[in-house]
Amino acid sequence: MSRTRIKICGLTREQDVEAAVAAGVDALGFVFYRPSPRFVELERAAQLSKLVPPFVTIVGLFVNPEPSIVRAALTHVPLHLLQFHGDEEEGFCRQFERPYLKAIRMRPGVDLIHSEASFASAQGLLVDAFVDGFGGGGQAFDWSLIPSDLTRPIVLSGGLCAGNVEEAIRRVRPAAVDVSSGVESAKGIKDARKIAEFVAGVRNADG
Ligand SMILES: O=C(O)c1ccccc1NCC(=O)[C@H](O)[C@H](O)COP(=O)(O)O
Repeated sequence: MSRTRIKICGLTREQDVEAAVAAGVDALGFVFYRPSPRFVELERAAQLSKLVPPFVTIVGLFVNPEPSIVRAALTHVPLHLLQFHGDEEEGFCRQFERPYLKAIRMRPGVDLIHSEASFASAQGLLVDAFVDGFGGGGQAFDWSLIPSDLTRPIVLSGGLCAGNVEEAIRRVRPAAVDVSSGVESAKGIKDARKIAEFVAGVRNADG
């Protein structure tokens, strides 16, 4: 079994990017959704990206964006991966001809097998709790809603923290985990100790 990849989302500060990189995470997410408390301007994301070494993936997160917003982000920030966290359809996500994750907000009745088929062009599905404000709510969802026979990579998110990530990985066996609130001291302010503890939890689960 390959190791579980780790993405930290919602970075806004240099010291947090440095702490995440030092802890050995695989991906860092910048939120380009203006209503979010973790929103960063493109120029800020470009500055922060300069601290990211090779082989760490830079992810740009959008919620129902105008295409011009995504294109501007691709021009100004060295994004490796797009993350669509709203109600975007497959044709919309695909138009940028870049690898992308589609977030699926989980609640009873959501059919992930159908989502897999609907987003065949996605690099993977990111499964998150259904919260007001689209994401970053620090709430977990019922992991038993995730079928065991999915064929595409799953990124598990929603309310993960050092205290539950081991159990989450053992139960869901995702390709990757994604966390924001669980490694913060306040919205948009990451905590280096919580990041290190979260990474240790993932490593423990991987054995
Ligand atoms: O972070 C936000 O404020 C946000 C706003 C709108 C859509 C998505 C957003 N964040 C996504 C994430 O940080 C994670 O992918 C995911 O929602 C998990 O967040 P959390 O439960 O806080 O760990």
